[in-house]
Amino acid sequence: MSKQQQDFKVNVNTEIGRLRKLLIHSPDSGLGKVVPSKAQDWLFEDIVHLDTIRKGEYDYYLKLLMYFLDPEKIKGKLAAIDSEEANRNFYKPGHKEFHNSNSVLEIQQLLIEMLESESIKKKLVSAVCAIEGCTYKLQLQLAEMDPKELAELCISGTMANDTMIFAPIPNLIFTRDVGTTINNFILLNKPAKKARARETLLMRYLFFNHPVFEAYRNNILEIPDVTMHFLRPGDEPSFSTTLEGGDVMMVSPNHVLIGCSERTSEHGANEAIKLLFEQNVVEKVTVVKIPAKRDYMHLDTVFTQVKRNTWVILNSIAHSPKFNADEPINFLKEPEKLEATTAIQFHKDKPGEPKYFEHVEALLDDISRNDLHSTEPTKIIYSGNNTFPYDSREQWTDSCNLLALKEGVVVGYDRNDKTVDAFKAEGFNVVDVKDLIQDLESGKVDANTMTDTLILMPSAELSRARGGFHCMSLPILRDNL
Ligand SMILES: NC(=O)NCCC[C@H](N)C(=O)O
Repeated sequence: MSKQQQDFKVNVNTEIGRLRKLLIHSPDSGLGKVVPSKAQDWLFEDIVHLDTIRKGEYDYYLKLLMYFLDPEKIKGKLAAIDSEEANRNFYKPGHKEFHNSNSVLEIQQLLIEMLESESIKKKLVSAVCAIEGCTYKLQLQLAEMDPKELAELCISGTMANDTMIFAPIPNLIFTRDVGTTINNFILLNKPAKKARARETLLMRYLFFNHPVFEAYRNNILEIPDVTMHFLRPGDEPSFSTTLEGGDVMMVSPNHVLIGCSERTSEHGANEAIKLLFEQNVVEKVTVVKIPAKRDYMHLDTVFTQVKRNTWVILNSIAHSPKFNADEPINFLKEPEKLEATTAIQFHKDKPGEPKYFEHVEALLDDISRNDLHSTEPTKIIYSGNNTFPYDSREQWTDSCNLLALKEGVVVGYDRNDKTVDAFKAEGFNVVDVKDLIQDLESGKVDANTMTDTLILMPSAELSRARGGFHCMSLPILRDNL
């Protein structure tokens, strides 16, 4: 076993313990190929400008992650990394000057490494060609490609000569959705959307074949289809088992939240719960049912955790809608079923006796106080400072989708002004990532001692893809709280 394999640990038991290792994917050339007529099918709200999304936005995220997770790769070298002569090579998977961090793991780089094995290469090429409907001759041609080119092709859909042979998978930047680390297990997703199918295939191959995950092969959980799904005529969505990682949150060592949403079906949640209980991964799973609509998409688009006792949430999800008896209209029309949210908790040792929470906020308070033993009152920061129409506008641009680098230090978009005000009102420092990076480089600020801070990231292009930094991260290792 190599040194890299020996040192490789998989373990996440909260949403906010100090982040030590994660999987990411930087915007690849496929994002620059999204055309207006396909943007919606490929789950983007608009086309994006590739150069800006890379240099003006995502590169700052990469640098920030490096200062927190792998400072040796960046500290003292920032000017050289960002110099014109360096040509962004630090950021390019497969390049000899690529950062190659063992903490900030780039999926494309892991794919290149995995494809060094001829037998895996043949299998993956066959699988990709099968789902993309390639000709047999093309399949033979791809099997001869070198690992770097092939990895790029599998992700971007484009050959080195710029010929597109199948669609890109631009949503791979949202690594959260392809799987979730639950203690030392990895729960793979089963995507609801066709546009995300190849991502899942690539990740399945990586987790089962890349040497760094070797010690964890028996800890990979895959969700099966239920017989009812493939025996029923037509495409009956109510029996499909789908689950996407943005709906799964590891909130405390024994407790997982699963959202039932536009993307995760009730059957998907059901199969995941059975797997988690049968394999003794956790004792409690709470299913949070949110409205199945594009605005919300996944659980992590409506709330994320900031500190043991602090959460950011969209108020309409936090509480069940109140019945207003003063308005005759409320007696006349059917209740809006779609808007209701519920939280139902299942315990491994009490089958058939679920516990119901009055609303989502009560669940979050329970997690803070009882699971995480917070002694402070639970604080809720609302999207848009709980003011209409900023609440829903800012939720749409991921005000609730924050990534915790450590307890209290979270990363979010710079465009959600009212939510930023709400953070300030709760005593958080708010810093612009560009200033912070200068201060981390000069030593004026130390990542180890930072507390209660919201780090603001440039977001004009990234937010068109409809995901924030929680979505753009798949934590593999966090410290215990
Ligand atoms: N966890 C997340 O909410 N991920 C964001 C996914 C955005 C992507 N464009 C999608 O619609 O699937």
